[in-house]
Amino acid sequence: MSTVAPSLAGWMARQRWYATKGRTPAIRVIGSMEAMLDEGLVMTLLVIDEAPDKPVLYQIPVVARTSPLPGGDGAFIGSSDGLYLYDGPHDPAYAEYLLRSLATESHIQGSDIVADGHRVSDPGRVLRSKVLEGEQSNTSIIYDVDGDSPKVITKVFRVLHHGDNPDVTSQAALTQGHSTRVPASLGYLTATWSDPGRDEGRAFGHLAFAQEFLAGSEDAWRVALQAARRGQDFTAEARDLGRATAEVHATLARELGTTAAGDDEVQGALTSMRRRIETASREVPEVAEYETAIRAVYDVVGDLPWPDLQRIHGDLHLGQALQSPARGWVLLDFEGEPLRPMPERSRPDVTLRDVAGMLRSFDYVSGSLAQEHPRVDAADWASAARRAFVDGYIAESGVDIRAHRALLDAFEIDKAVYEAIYESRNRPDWIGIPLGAIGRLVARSAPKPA
Ligand SMILES: Nc1ncnc2c1ncn2[C@@H]1O[C@H](COP(=O)(O)OP(=O)(O)O)[C@@H](O)[C@H]1O
Ligand SMILES: O=P(O)(O)O[C@H]1O[C@H](CO)[C@@H](O[C@H]2O[C@H](CO)[C@@H](O)[C@H](O)[C@H]2O)[C@H](O)[C@H]1O
Repeated sequence: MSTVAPSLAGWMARQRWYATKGRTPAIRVIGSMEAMLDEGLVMTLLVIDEAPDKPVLYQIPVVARTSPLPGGDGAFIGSSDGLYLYDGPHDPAYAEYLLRSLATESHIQGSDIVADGHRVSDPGRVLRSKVLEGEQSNTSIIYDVDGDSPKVITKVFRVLHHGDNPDVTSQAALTQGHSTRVPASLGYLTATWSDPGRDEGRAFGHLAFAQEFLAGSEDAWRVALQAARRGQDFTAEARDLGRATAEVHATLARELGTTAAGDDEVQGALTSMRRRIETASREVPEVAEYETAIRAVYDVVGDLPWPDLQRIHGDLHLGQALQSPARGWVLLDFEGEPLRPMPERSRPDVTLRDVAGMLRSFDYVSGSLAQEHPRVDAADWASAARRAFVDGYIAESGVDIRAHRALLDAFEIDKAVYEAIYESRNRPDWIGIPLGAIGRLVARSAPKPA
C-alpha cells in the first residue's frame, strides 16, 4: 500500500474531484482496506492531502493488476512493484466489489478503517459497469444488471467528512417512506477511521451509496433551458415540480420529524446567513455594496414567526431534478450546499429555503440565456415559471407560502449571496446572474424608512 502512494499524488492533481486545483498534493495514506480478488487487489485508500491550508481527506479506490486492464488506459494511475494501478470506479473488479459490499450487511476490517455495508434491497447481478461522465465532486458508476432489475448507480464520495451525509440519509428516509419522488435507495457503505483531531479519536462518515438508475431521464436544467430558449410555456412542468418538492418535504417531515423554530434556531440560521454575507463581501466587492441593506432585511425577518423546521433538500435547483418518463419529476443529490460544513447540512431547516433555491434556478435560466449570442429574453418565461412553481407547491402542501413572503425573499437573497461566492470561485463569467438578483431582491425587500 505504501508503495502505491508515490504514483498517486501527480494523478490526483489532474482529477476533476481534486479540491484544491493548482496545488501539488502532499499526501499521506491514513487508512486502507484490501480485498484480493481473481482480477487483482482492490484497495480502498483514505488519503489525506496536507497541501491546502485545511487538509482534505480523499477516498481513493485503486485496483492493482498483474497485467494491463483491457481498455483501461484512461484510468491508469501508474505502476508499482510490477503491478498496474487503476482508478477503482473505472475497473469492473472494484465496481462489482463495491456494489456487493454495500448491498449486503458486510463488515470490513481494514488498517485504521472499519467499514459496514447497509443493505436496503437487492440490486441484482452485475453484467457491466461504466463511470458517469461529467461529474465533478464525486464519481458515480452505472451498472447494467441481469433480468428485469432496473439499472443501478452508485456514488463514490471522493472527499470525506466526519458526520452523516444527508445525500445518503435523506434518500434512505424517503425510500423508507415509499416516496416515488426520489430514486429508490438500495444500500450504502459507512466507515470509521482514526482521526487524532477528534476527542473520541475516530471519525465516522459515508463512503458510497447505491440507488436505482432512472434510465432515459432528462435533467430539469436542460429541459427548462430548452423550453425557455424556444419561448415554450413551462408553467405546467413548473407547477408539477412545485408539487413534487412539496411531496418530498411532506415525506421527510413524516419520516424524520419536525421541530419548532425557537429563538436559538432562528438566531443560529441568521448567524450563518450573516457569516455568508461577510464572506461574500470580502470575496466579491459588488456584494459589499449591498451588505448593510441585506443585514437590515435579516434583522427584520428575525422578528417574524418562522414555520417549523425539518430535513430539507438543502441545495435545490433545476440541476437536481430529473424528468423521468416513468415517474415525472424526481429529485436528486440531497448532499446540501457544497460550501457548507457537513454537520450543518443535516440540521432541521425551513422548507422555504428549497423553494427559494428553485426560484433562483428559474432566474438562472433567464440569466444564462441573456448572456447568449444572440441574447434571448426569457424574463417573462422565468416569472411565469416561478409563479407556477409556487402555485404547485401551495396546491400540494396546503400551506400558503406567500404568507411568508418576507422570509422567502430573505432566503432568496441568502441563496443569491451563496451563488455570488460560488460563481466568483468557479464561473466568474456568471457572477452577473446572482448579482442582478441581489440588486432586485434588496430593492424589493429592504425596510422602507418610516
Ligand atoms: N438515480 C439516477 N438516475 C438517473 N440519473 C442519475 C441518477 N443519479 C444521478 N444521475 C445523473 O447524474 C448527475 C449527477 O448526479 P448528482 O447526484 O447530482 O451528483 P453530484 O453530487 O456529483 O452533483 C445527475 O444530474 C443525473 O444526470
Ligand atoms: O449541483 P451542485 O451540488 O454541484 O451545486 C453547485 O453547483 C451548481 C451549478 O452547477 C450551483 O447552481 C447554480 O447554477 C445553476 C445553473 O448551473 C442554477 O440552476 C442554480 O440555481 C444556481 O444556484 C449550486 O448553487 C452549487 O451549490
